[in-house]
Amino acid sequence: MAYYPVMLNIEGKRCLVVGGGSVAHRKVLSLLECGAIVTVIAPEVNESILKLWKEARIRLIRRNYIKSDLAGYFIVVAASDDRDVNKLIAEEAGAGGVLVNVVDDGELSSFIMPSVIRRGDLTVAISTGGKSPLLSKMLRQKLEEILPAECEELLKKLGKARESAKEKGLPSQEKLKIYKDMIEDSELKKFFKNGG
Ligand SMILES: C[C@@]1(CC(=O)O)c2cc3[nH]c(cc4nc(cc5[nH]c(cc(n2)[C@H]1CCC(=O)O)[C@@](C)(CC(=O)O)[C@@H]5CCC(=O)O)C(CC(=O)O)=C4CCC(=O)O)c(CCC(=O)O)c3CC(=O)O
Ligand SMILES: NC(=O)C1=CN([C@@H]2O[C@H](COP(=O)(O)OP(=O)(O)OC[C@H]3O[C@@H](n4cnc5c(N)ncnc54)[C@H](O)[C@@H]3O)[C@@H](O)[C@H]2O)C=CC1
Repeated sequence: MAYYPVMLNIEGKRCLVVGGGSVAHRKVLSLLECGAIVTVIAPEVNESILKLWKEARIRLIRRNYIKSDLAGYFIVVAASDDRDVNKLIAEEAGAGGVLVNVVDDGELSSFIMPSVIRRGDLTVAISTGGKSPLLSKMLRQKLEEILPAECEELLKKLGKARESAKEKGLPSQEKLKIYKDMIEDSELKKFFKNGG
């Protein structure tokens, strides 16, 4: 089965993470990074999650997940260490049309999370379709090393050039030449020529 890759806008959307261990913490951070409003439900939470709550960055409900807790959320992440609870959440999410990521079962998930590199508005996402998260992570680390820092600045400039070319209503070929020239004249020239 092939996963369908998308870039989801979750800014201001309510997202629920069930579980309070290190995996839950990683998922909470990635949701917060994208502007989600995050609630955590778990009887026990680790220090890192407690800190986020003390900083008022998340809402925290300290008890077990109970039926229908996920109603009204855009996304739910089932990150408890109880397989049955995670399964129940997946079933409820399926029935209620809520997007669900089950950390111990890709098959039950409506989406899985990739390894991510960010350079400003540039996002590189790597997934192995759940086959090897470790390989995703190692590829992410390697690509982070070789991806030129200049990407971020260049992308800002390309974004502006694209806006202004669109406003001027330039023909496609002309627009494309402007963008190509900007990339060719940038520090990224070497990277595209010989990979670094
Ligand atoms: C299917 C998926 C579901 C999902 O979580 O969305 C999933 C599932 C599982 N992960 C497990 C293990 C590990 N996960 C990591 C790390 C990450 N896992 C992430 C994603 C995903 N993990 C999704 C598929 C991603 C893909 O397609 O490649 C990353 C990329 C993103 C993120 O978590 O946000 C993040 C790296 C972020 C980064 O640093 O770049 C490490 C390495 C480490 O922790 O150092 C290990 C140990 C090594 C290993 O097992 O490979 C286990 C077994 C648990 C057990 O054995 O008990 C399961 C359950 C199962 O496989 O059934
Ligand atoms: N997707 C991924 O990247 C990875 C997934 N895993 C899987 O993730 C699961 C969680 O891992 P950790 O965070 O290390 O576990 P952990 O043991 O540190 O934390 C488990 C959390 O679940 C909570 N919990 C248990 N029952 C609950 C319930 N009924 N309702 C709400 N919360 C409940 C506990 O209070 C605790 O906060 C593991 O079962 C493991 O299989 C592990 C590594 C990576």
